[in-house]
Amino acid sequence: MATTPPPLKDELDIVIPTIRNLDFLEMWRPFFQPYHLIIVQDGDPSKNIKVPDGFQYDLYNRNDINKLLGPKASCISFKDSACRCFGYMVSKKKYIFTIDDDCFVAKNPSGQDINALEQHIKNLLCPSAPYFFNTLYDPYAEGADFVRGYPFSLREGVPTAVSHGLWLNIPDYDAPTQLVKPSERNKRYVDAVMTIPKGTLFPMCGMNLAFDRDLIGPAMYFGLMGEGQPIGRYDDMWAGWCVKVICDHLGLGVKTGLPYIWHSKASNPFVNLKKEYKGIFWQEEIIPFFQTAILPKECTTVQACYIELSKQVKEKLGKIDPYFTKLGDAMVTWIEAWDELNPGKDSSKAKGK
Ligand SMILES: O=c1ccn([C@@H]2O[C@H](COP(=O)(O)OP(=O)(O)O[C@H]3OC[C@H](O)[C@H](O)[C@H]3O)[C@@H](O)[C@H]2O)c(=O)[nH]1
Ligand SMILES: [Mn+2]
Repeated sequence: MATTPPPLKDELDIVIPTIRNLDFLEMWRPFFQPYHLIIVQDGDPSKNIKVPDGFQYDLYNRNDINKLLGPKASCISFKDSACRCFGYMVSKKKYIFTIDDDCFVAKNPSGQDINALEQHIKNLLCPSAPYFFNTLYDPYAEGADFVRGYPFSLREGVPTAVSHGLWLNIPDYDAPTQLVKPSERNKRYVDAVMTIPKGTLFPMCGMNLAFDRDLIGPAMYFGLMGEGQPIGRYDDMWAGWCVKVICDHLGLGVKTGLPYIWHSKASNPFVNLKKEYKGIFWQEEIIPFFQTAILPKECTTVQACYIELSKQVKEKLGKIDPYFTKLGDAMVTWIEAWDELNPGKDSSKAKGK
């Protein structure tokens, strides 16, 4: 009897940033094996990363990144999980799922293994509803719908660009919170997927994240972090703020909630504090910048939006610290490199409302 192929089997890449051996894939094998992996090896390129047998993958280390991008490799972070965005750039697929190598299969309240990839695909393949909040959460989910009073003119929704998953066990807390609550574990399984309303930013975590590369890929730059940079662990946050402003402008949706993964490793809060320190006070100025950022209507593609945003970053955040001028330039380099590796693919001509 013919079995149905896994959804988006040939249209989705799984991107994993790593400094470790990838034994964690054994637990994901039933869900991940049919898909192509893009492994971005960070740190020492001479280290040999072991990938369990049976997976089809491409592995890129720092030498490969330098070879492929030449001088433009300067925009890809080194010694920080931000390097994962190279995997988004080099992929040829429509969809990306990215996961950390200390994230495992979680169980739902009925004790079943959660196929996180399947849920992300469901989230991406059905519309978002950013213009009016549906109090019964995802109206497109099985057994749910739009509630009374929800305007019918808005029920078609908009294309979904991002699916942001969550984590059981070790929550993605910042260093101060980790220090104050070292043994706090997330035991709460909330069975909900929500569209993040238009005009609202959110802290995007790169641990368990999927997105439509054709709709929003060029905005998924994880910034300049790690070695040689004054800040770390704001890679996914930076990307999330840029992505949400551009999704709002282009009429695309961002969802958060299911699926959960099991996050197993708490990184060192003291090391994290050093990396995050500047970000903790800079973000008090960065967030108002993104909250008030306006993109001209002439910006109809992600690339155009991103270049415009990079100009505003340099102009408005450059006065906080020269880092933001460097970051603004790196945003341009990223788009140049993206367009070089993905010629003729202007993202997001698809328009929402
Ligand atoms: O220099 C590095 C360090 C780590 N990685 C890979 O990145 C993934 C996350 O690393 P880890 O689980 O050790 O750190 P966390 O603190 O849990 O990561 C969270 O906070 C930082 C980032 O925002 C990250 O996305 C969050 O998940 C893991 O796969 C490491 O192998 C690396 O590539 N380079
Ligand atoms: Mn982790």
